Amino acid sequence: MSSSTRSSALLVLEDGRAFRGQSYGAEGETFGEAVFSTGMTGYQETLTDPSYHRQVVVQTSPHIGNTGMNDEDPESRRIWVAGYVVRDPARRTSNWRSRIGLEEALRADGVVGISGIDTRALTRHLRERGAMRVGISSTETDPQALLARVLAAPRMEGADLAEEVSVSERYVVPAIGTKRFTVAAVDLGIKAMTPHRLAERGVEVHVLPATSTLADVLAVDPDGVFMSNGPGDPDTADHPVEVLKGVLGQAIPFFGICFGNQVFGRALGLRTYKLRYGHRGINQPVQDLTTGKVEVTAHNHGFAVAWPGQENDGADGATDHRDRVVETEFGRAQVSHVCLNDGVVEGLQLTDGDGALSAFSVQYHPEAAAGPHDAAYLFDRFVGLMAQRGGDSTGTHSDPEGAA
Ligand SMILES: NC(=O)CC[C@H](N)C(=O)O
Repeated sequence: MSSSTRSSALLVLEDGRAFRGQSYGAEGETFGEAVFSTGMTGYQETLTDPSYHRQVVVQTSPHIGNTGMNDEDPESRRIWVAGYVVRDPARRTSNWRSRIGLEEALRADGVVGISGIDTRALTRHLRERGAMRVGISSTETDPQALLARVLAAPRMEGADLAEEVSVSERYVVPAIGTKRFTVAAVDLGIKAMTPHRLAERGVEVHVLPATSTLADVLAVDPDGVFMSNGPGDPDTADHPVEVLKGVLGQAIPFFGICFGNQVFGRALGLRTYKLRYGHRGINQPVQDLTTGKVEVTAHNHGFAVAWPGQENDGADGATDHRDRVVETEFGRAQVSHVCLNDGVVEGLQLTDGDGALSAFSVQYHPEAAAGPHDAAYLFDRFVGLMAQRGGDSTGTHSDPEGAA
């Protein structure tokens, strides 16, 4: 569809700034938190990442949609973004894997979007003023009227959303090749690539609903426990925090990603806070303080773990977290990874009385869907931790029960 045949649409931010463009995707009206993603590729993975639930995603890359949507790359069962903002949608889809066009996919999932606006101006506005509520409408033409509804929409602070995106029934992702370990993975908004990355390493992954109790987790008889990425404010995640405390209390190896990192931080007694505009994209530089190596990584987070003594919640300017330790009831906690752009805590680790690693997590996305594979070593680190703690179980559970 060429832009000249599109109906008009209106975008209004909660501070009153308005943009007029064309309707893109479903017609109608939507509200959410406006955030921007800087990835130049991987829009399908972005759209289907459950962590974007209730967020309106602005793509800074101006031209979006060329490769359509395929059957191989979705990260979950649907498109989760609350709204979608692009400068210049592809007029034609061209890719051998494409099954439907991007706009068709947005319509099929009822996702309201807007195109043809100055996404650079919008991004700069969000960068300076911070992520904020937004409304997009193809039915309202009066910015003041839409603004009133934006101001009535819920904020991301205090939003408890993991249970809204989690599975209701558990399922098993079988190990690829010989099974070595069993992991209980708590789905707080899990992306499909995460169990896949574990399965590739011989792990049978039991994906459990967000409401699962410690008893549900232990019933899997896991060699390790995983907590996933997910939407909403980690300050609301009291239930997963309690479950994780139980896991740490039993010294079961733990690995967390993104929301899972925030839950881990809280279980260790740390606090989380909201970043001004967050990190969303696929080229964020992170340093692993345990090895000194720098990796280029995929991010999608609006909150972060605050280290005691960290003064700058806006995270402007690097905060040096090296050498800082916190003694917790579960062992010694340390910052393991830091973002080199702004000093935000990007990973945590826990060591036991002998100084051996017992649990760890990262704020970013080693599953890299989409994104660079620099951080894949973290899955190896988790598998190594399980091998060290429990011993390799090759051959002991050869029957992949529940694989169907
Ligand atoms: N991808 C995620 O897990 C995001 C975690 C959390 N919702 C945040 O925005 O920080």
